[in-house]
Amino acid sequence: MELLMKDYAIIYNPTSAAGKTKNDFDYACKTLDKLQVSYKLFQTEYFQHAISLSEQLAKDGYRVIAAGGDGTCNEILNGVMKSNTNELVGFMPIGSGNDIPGAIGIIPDVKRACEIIAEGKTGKNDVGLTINAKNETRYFLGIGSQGFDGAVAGIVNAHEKKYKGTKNYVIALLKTIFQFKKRAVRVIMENDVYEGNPNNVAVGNGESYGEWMYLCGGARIDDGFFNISIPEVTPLRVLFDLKKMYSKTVLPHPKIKTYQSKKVRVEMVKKEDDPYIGQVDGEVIGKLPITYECLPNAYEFIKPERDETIDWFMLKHGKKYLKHCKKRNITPKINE
Ligand SMILES: Nc1ncnc2c1ncn2[C@@H]1O[C@H](COP(=O)(O)OP(=O)(O)OP(=O)(O)O)[C@@H](O)[C@H]1O
Repeated sequence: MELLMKDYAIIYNPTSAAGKTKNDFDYACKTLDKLQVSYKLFQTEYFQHAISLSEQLAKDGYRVIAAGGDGTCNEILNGVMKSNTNELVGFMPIGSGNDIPGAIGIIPDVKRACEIIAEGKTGKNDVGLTINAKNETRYFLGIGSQGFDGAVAGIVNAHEKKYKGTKNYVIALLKTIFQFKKRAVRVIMENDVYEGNPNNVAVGNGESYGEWMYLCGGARIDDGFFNISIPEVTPLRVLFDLKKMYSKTVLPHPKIKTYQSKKVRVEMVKKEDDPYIGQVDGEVIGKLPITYECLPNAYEFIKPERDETIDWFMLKHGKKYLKHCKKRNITPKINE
């Protein structure tokens, strides 16, 4: 049993990134071997398998590592939190979206992710808790959103057997742009109430989603609050502004309302409207109403000592981002 307590269980999703991660995963295993990390491998066999698998493995005394994309990371967070064991959780970013490892400071680099596991440093972070209309709960680390994103995620999930990876996402995005109709929603926060016809309501525990789109730029995963962004622009306009999200220069925006709150409830205003669909960390969680609660320092993760995504982001977008911050008098998020 003592040996087991020291072991990592790595749960690999072979379908992540449309099944193109085998080489990355083999490389990760070789790197972990070189670093003399003791681990056992497990593979997911069906949708959401990682939830029950990680719950059981945590109960068996393993520290659990997700090897996959954001969906796999989210499932493992949920499984381990359900286990009530407080076993450590870590992430190996080898999916099509790796914003969840990024939310706790892990850059999308397999070698570095292995080193972080070997170094074994840990730290607590805020976790978001959602409750949907059926009273089902789901934890998340990144962004929870409803409206346009939820509709895209719904089509992506429904088409998963037909199309793979980026092709599936692009088809879903185009379909949604032409089909999506804005509806009236109410967003009840601690100190504010929003009512309007936004195309999206994004509740950010982390800053980014969908492969580094910083719609909730400025959100901190250690402040006990969500940063909420509510874009009132058309879905087509979102496409034009997409580029700005990558360089964290989309906010402030005259047509994106922003707030901070520990608790958020998003509901439809008109009973006759088809409710918006919600998603967290890329996984569909059901229709509105959905409530969100930020649980401060709720879980301990295997993570680097400092947020390594900051320097990584600055290398790619630093010049543009700093210029934007200076012009708008925003304090930039940089490592000193
Ligand atoms: N063997 C399997 N067969 C089918 N689906 C699976 C299998 N294993 C895991 N899944 C599902 O795959 C989905 C996506 O996983 P993951 O996030 O790791 O991949 P991804 O391609 O990076 O996607 P994204 O980053 O967009 O969430 C999850 O909903 C998960 O439940």
